[in-house]
Amino acid sequence: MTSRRIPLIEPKAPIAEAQIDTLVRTFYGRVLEDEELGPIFRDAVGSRWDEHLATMVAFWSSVALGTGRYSGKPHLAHRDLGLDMDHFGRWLNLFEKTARDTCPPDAAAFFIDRAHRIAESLQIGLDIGPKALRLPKTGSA
Ligand code: HEM
Repeated sequence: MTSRRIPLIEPKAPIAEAQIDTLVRTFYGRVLEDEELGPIFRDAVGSRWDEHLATMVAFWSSVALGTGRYSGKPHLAHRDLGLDMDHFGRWLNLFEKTARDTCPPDAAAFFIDRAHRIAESLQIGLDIGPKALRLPKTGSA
């Protein structure tokens, strides 16, 4: 059987925590200014904004450095937000731009690679768009 692998992109040097902090703060600052994404975050997060930023720094620290500081359930957090493919496209565009603006090229490529993989997984899990997993029908075929 032929295996189909999409090689993981890795940074040349370990990512610094300060790098993650800058990326997360700059990204969510821009998210709040985005006319489509801003209202979604304002409605869902409200006054818990500092907590959200801390959660997102912990999340990316776990992804980039394997620190295990994040132990939440991203699928549950996004389930009731009414998200569609356009939201994901917009989020990813903004994230890519911010990663390129704030990180060296190899670190930006790493963050962008992981963001895309996680966005795919979220869309499959949330049944959004053509990426949604086509599960076998239950019962008699
Ligand atoms: C359509 C694009 C997206 C939108 C509009 C969105 C929106 C949100 C919102 C509003 C929250 C806060 C939920 C709350 O605290 O009540 C949240 C949490 C979170 N998001 Fe997203 N998100 C998107 C895509 C992504 C992607 C692509 C990732 C990962 C790369 C991600 C990772 C997370 C994580 C880890 C949390 C924290 C969940 C927790 O509290 O444990 N999101 N998102």
